[in-house]
Amino acid sequence: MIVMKNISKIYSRGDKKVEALRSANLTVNQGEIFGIVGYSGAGKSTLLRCINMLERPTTGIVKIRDMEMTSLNDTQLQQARRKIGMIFQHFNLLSSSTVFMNVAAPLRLTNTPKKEIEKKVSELLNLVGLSEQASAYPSQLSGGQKQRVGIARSLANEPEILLCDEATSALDPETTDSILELLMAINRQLNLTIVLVTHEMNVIKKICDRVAVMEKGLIIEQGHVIDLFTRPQTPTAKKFISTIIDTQLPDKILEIVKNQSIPGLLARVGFVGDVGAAPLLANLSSQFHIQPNILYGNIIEVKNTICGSLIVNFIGQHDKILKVIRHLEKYGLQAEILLDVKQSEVITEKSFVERISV
Ligand SMILES: Nc1ncnc2c1ncn2[C@@H]1O[C@H](COP(=O)(O)OP(=O)(O)OP(=O)(O)O)[C@@H](O)[C@H]1O
Repeated sequence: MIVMKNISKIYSRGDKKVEALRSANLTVNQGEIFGIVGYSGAGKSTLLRCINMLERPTTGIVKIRDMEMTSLNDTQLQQARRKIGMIFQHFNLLSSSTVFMNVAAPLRLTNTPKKEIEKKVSELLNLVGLSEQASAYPSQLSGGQKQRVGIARSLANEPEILLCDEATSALDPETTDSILELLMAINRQLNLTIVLVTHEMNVIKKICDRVAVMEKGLIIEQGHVIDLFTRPQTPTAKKFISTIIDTQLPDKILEIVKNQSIPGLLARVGFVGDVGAAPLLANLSSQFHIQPNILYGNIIEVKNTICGSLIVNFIGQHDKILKVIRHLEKYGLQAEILLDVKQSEVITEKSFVERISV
C-alpha cells in the first residue's frame, strides 16, 4: 500500500546540514497497523511526514498504491492528501471553533453541502463517542476527548491511510489505552491502514502488526511485532523491549544456580501463542528424567497473542537436556542455553553440542 524507497532527507539549519533520514526503505501493507519506534531525533516524524509529503524527501520515492507521491504537483498533492488523515500529539484543534466545527472543517474546505456535513459529522462524533460534546469548545475537553476530535476530523474525508504522530504521548496510561482501542476499532471497521510514530513500546505491543525501529535516520530493524519481541536483533531494539519486559535474570537467582552442586543447564525458553508451555515442561520429568525448575519468567500479550520467556533450570545429565530441548522445539518452543550450572560457565548451544558429542 505504501512503499518508500531510498528515502533521504537533509535539513539545512543555517550553514549546517542535518541528515534526518538516510536511505530509508519501508513497505506498509493495506489494512495493517504499522509502528515506527525510536529515540528522540531518530527521524520518525520526518519519515511519517514524507508519506503525505508534509516533508518532501531530498531523494527517494514514495508510492501509495500506484501513485508516486514524490512526482505530484501541488494541486495533485492536495487531492491525494484528502485520502491520508493525520493526528498529532498536541491535537492541533481550532480553539475558537466547537467540536462540531473542528470535525466539519475538512468537509467545508471541499465545499461539501451543509446537510451532508451535518450527517457526516454526527456519524463521526458517534463513532468516537463524542455526540454529547458537539457544541463544546476544545478548552472544555480532556486530552483524550481532544484526541477523539482529532481522530474524527482526520476521518472526515474517508481516508485510506491514517498517520499518527505521537498521538498518545500527551495522555495518561488509561486514556492512552482508550485511544488505542479506538484506533484498533477504526482500523477494523473502516479497513484503514494506520502508520504511527511512538517512543512507547506499550503502544507497539498493544496495537501494531509490524514495526520499524529507527536510529540516527536509519531503519535498523523492521518486521512483525512478535518477532521484535521474541528475537530483537539490535541493541536499540533490545533496549526498547527491556522497557516492558525484564530480560535480565536477577543476580540473586543466578547466584543460587551457580552454587548448585548437581549437574544441569540454565536455559531461556521462549514461546508464542497457546503452545501450553507449562504442561510440556511438567511432563519432562516422567518422559526424560529431567526436572525443569522455572526460576524466572515474563509472559506478555502482544496484540492478542501470548508471548513468553521463561528462565528454566533443567536439572539432569546434559545429553538428556539436549534431547529435551529438541523435544520442546518440536512443539514450537525456542530454547537458548545460558549457563552450565555445575561449571558456572556461560556457554553457547553450539559449544555445548560440540562438547557432548565428543
Ligand atoms: N524542520 C527542521 N529543520 C531542521 N532540522 C530538523 C527539522 N525537523 C527535524 N529536524 C532534525 O531532524 C532530525 C530528526 O527529527 P525528527 O523530528 O524526525 O525525529 P523524531 O525521531 O521524530 O524525534 P522526536 O521523537 O523528538 O519527535 C533531528 O535531528 C531534528 O533536529
